[in-house]
Amino acid sequence: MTKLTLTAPAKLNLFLHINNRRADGYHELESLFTMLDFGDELSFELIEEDDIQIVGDVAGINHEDNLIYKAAKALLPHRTVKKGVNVHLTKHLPMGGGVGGGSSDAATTLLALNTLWECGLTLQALAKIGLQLGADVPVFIHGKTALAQGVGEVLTPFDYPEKWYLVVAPGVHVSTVKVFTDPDLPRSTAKLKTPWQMADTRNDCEELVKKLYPEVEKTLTWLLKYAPSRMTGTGSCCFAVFDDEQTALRVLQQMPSSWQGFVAKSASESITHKQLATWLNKEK
Ligand SMILES: C[C@](O)(CO)[C@H](O)COP(=O)(O)OP(=O)(O)OC[C@H]1O[C@@H](n2ccc(N)nc2=O)[C@H](O)[C@@H]1O
Ligand SMILES: Nc1ncnc2c1ncn2[C@@H]1O[C@H](COP(=O)(O)OP(=O)(O)OP(=O)(O)O)[C@@H](O)[C@H]1O
Repeated sequence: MTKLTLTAPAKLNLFLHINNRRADGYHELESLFTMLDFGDELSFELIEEDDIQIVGDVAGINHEDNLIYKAAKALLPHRTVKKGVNVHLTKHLPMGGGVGGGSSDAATTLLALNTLWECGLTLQALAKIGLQLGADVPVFIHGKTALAQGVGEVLTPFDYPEKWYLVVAPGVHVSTVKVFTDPDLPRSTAKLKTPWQMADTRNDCEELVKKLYPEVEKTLTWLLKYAPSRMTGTGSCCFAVFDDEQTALRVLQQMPSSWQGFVAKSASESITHKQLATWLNKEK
């Protein structure tokens, strides 16, 4: 039986600028996305029943609301292999934490099933389907460190050194909608003018989220004692950046036990794409 196992990586927004609010409520933004070599694990197996099954760590998510289900369903019209699929999910990424776990699961499902169901869709076509599932799905489909513009869908690959990150989940759930609809969110950061430097950037959601969720402020204050640190996306996860793994791990060991954290390396090419290429080579 054909089985394809892939990692759905975490993403970090190394910065996040909000430039404007559009008439439809969505925000124009500029953000540098990178993917880490750590994430959820998804195993895909084709089955004879014409069904989309999801097993594993799915507690708390209704089957039809699961982004894995939505992604698989969106590919049904494109199948040339008329089989169902069983997806086994092992969740490692905090949910609703700003590391994009749901979007990454969706993108990984689109990439896997495009292969197993022999849909023959290009990355561009998959990204277009993915955008309807979430603003961050296209980044994971293309799988490269990238500067995102527009509402997050205009992506330009960006050369940025690979680094080690300590990611801390403070244990509070931040609602993305709540942050984006808050009147106090700054929405008029000027667009970047090249050449720009990381020192000129920030996360525009950070001050507001720190005010609304004191645990996020506590986390950032703690991380900043050790290394340059920021919040990712609309939170609640925060990251500190290190040049080497050992220093990051040493800080992780000192982290307060009420928080969850992990250390991972950024990858200029997503781990999913590397794994898919290896699998395809073996299948040939
Ligand atoms: C801001 C980021 O966290 C950066 O990584 C993401 O782009 C948000 O991605 P996401 O959670 O997948 O977001 P979506 O499910 O597409 O949108 C959730 C909500 O966020 C707001 N939203 C999202 C993206 C965007 N460019 N402008 C917005 O205003 C909208 O209120 C939307 O209803
Ligand atoms: N497979 C899935 N994994 C995680 N969340 C899922 C999944 N399917 C649906 N969801 C829903 O999507 C919501 C957002 O999940 P996700 O982990 O992507 O948020 P996030 O890390 O804040 O992402 P972002 O930075 O893109 O806002 C969750 O609260 C959950 O209800």
